[in-house]
Amino acid sequence: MEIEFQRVGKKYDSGQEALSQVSFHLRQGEMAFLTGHSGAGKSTLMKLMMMIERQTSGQILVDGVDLRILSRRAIPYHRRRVGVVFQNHQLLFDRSVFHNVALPLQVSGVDPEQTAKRVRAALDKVGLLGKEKYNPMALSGGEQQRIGIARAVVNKPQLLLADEPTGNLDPKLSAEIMNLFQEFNNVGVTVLVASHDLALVARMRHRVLTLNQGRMVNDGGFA
Ligand SMILES: Nc1ncnc2c1ncn2[C@@H]1O[C@H](COP(=O)(O)OP(=O)(O)OP(=O)(O)O)[C@@H](O)[C@H]1O
Repeated sequence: MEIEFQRVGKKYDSGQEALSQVSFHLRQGEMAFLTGHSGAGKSTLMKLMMMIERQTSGQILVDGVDLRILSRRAIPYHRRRVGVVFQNHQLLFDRSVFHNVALPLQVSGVDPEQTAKRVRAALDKVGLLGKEKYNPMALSGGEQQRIGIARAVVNKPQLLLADEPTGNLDPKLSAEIMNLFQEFNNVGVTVLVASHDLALVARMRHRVLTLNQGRMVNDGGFA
């Protein structure tokens, strides 16, 4: 998936201007990092890409299509093409690893046989195939984050967004999670990862987008 922001602004109803004149182009199959201080606008930028929030000025083009022209009915279709990973992975602890990963497929009405196949393929990619029957509570922090990643990729998204995916993990586990994103990128998925961890970001040697108080202050250089 290809994303282009053209002078995008987002002002919340509270009057808070979260993004201002943000322009950048994320090419099909590219991997990039998004950095910036707390409150710089990283989450807001990702919410605009998922159409959870709408911009108040400027244009967002996805594969050349202006998101503003999408009808209400087209929004769920757009969201299925975007996988999202959060820091606090938002797992459901009253069901198994398998059922956590299956959730997006059930929402999309995929049949049980196809669901089982795709859930196992996603768990295999993140190295958790043997743990499908476990309760997520019984798994380590790093493994829980992998469940969140499996759930994000089970719909085979064309864009993978991750908001502070390594926030609570130690350096070794953080590096492993970043390598997983790299593997999805290697097979053609466009990837954008928001991270505070500048040392880790620098080691990955990808493009770095930096926000400061809602403005894009650096694009292209390494952190
Ligand atoms: N729903 C909302 N209503 C009003 N203001 C908001 C809302 N969401 C975010 N903001 C404000 O917009 C600004 C950008 O917030 P955002 O969450 O995008 O930053 P961030 O870079 O992701 O921060 P963090 O690293 O702390 O998650 C902040 O000033 C925040 O308080």
